[in-house]
Amino acid sequence: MTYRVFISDPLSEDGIYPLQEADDMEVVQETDLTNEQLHERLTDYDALLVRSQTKVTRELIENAHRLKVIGRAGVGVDNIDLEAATEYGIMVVNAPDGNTNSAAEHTMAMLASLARNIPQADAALKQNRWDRKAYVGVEMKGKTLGIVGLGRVGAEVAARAQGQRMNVIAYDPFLTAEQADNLGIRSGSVADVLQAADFITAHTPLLNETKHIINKEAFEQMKDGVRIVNCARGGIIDEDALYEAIINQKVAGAGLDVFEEEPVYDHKLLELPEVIATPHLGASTVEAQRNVAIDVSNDVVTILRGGVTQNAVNMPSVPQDIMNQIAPYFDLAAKLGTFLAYLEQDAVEEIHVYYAGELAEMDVTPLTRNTVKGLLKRHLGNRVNDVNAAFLAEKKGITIHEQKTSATNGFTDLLTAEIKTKSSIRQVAGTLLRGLGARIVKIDHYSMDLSPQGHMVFIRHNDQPGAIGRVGGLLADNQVNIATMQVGRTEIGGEAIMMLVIDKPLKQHELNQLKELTEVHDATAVEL
Ligand SMILES: NC(=O)c1ccc[n+]([C@@H]2O[C@H](COP(=O)([O-])OP(=O)(O)OC[C@H]3O[C@@H](n4cnc5c(N)ncnc54)[C@H](O)[C@@H]3O)[C@@H](O)[C@H]2O)c1
Ligand SMILES: O=C(O)CC[C@@H](O)C(=O)O
Repeated sequence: MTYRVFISDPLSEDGIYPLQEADDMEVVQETDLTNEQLHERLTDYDALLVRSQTKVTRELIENAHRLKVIGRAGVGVDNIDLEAATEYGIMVVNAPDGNTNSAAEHTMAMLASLARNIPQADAALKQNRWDRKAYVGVEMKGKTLGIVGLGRVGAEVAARAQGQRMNVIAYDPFLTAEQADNLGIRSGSVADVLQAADFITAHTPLLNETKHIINKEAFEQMKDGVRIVNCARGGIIDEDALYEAIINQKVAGAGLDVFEEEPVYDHKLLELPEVIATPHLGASTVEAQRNVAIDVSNDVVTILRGGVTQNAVNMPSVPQDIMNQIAPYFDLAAKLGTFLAYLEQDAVEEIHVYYAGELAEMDVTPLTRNTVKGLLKRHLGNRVNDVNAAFLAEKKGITIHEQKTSATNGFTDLLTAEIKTKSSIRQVAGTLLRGLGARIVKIDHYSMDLSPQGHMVFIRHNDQPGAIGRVGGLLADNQVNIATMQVGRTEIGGEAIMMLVIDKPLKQHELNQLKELTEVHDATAVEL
């Protein structure tokens, strides 16, 4: 099988070798396309690789019927409609680590440039102005750097600022006082950071909570003469409020690599001498571009070949060693979900997946996802995949619950899937038996021992003499051979079940005949 990969932004030539060297990948790179051109091209590609220029919109995603993965050579995925990608089952991967150093170094360059007016002095000198008075700067040593967002880049900036002998105070919702102590910095609230800092730098993603986190009120809390840097995302700083704060001399200087709208031309901030700016160059180094292109190319190859990656943005990631441990259960989990979809005709409101035994010690999120995928697949077909299973379940009003229990029922591991509808609860449990593989060991409250595959018939009937014979006879009359049969009951003469594995799928009229037998309450054909 050959996979087709389209690259729509300039990516490091050096970095895309994992794609170019793969025999099963056909790579096409065309940049600067219009939206219409990109729409047309994408109809028969399996993967799309972008930097930040290409806007991967819902419309683009809806039309790219073959697309399975979108790779972002960089961190921020705000140019990709994640919700649409998830809905259409398209995995989005980024390259979160490759440009961290470059972004941190760019931030330090901005801070130093702001402190010493280097770009302004350079520009003046090139206009034959030898002006030493106008460009007197301030030292960084001994000043306080306030960092909003202490993730990968923020932490690297903190370490470098300490090298400049700066004091660092940071706010990040995940930063504990103990972690701050270990890093030799102070932690505080956003207000603490704003009030204490001589220099401020933001390193958050652009989210609802971080949009305009540096706004008019924030500027009011800052020290007079503060210098501020944004090498993260446009929109974290309210540009109008920044403009006002510079005009009012609250802010002595701003270093901007990113803007609310990019590319930016004729912006009022760019007319101010206190502002120094670069056109989103934080990740623009030979090393960063090579790193991110290699990382994202490797991930795209892995995903297209059916593997897993730690960098999926629209799917929880699970470490590879855990993935290896739970991998043997993937198929069983999906089949339990599908089995339940056959058993129950009413709308499912809840799905519960219970894990017992050694499985209860592991991160089983991918198994739960597979169970949900199996449940939905019966009615939604191949539209449902690992990426959109939880999303589609939520859309259908199904809540997903994952629980770890100690009830192994004597098995080393037990995986139980249960669905609840308005009027009933149905349950099926399975395990892996050494040498025998996956087995269904329980259906509702009946014990079983069944390999979950092939053509099956699930029958609820009266426990009475002749019932099994009548079912067998009817199938024989229709030339349907029974491969295996399991029966279960809770009490003599009460309700019982039969689980048949047959050699060919049951036709609808044969199923109807089974249902008409007086001993039979209900019969369901199951295809696993
Ligand atoms: N200019 C560039 O070329 C360039 C290059 C690399 C990264 N970036 C951008 O830099 C930013 C940081 O990248 P990263 O790799 O460090 O990301 P990251 O995910 O490692 O770190 C982001 C941090 O922000 C924190 N955060 C989230 N909401 C917050 C809030 N309300 N207040 C304070 N902190 C909050 C998170 O907890 C996290 O620790 C991203 O926006 C990324 O897109 C830009
Ligand atoms: O592609 C780029 O150069 C920008 C990347 C950067 O903004 C990121 O979020 O990784």
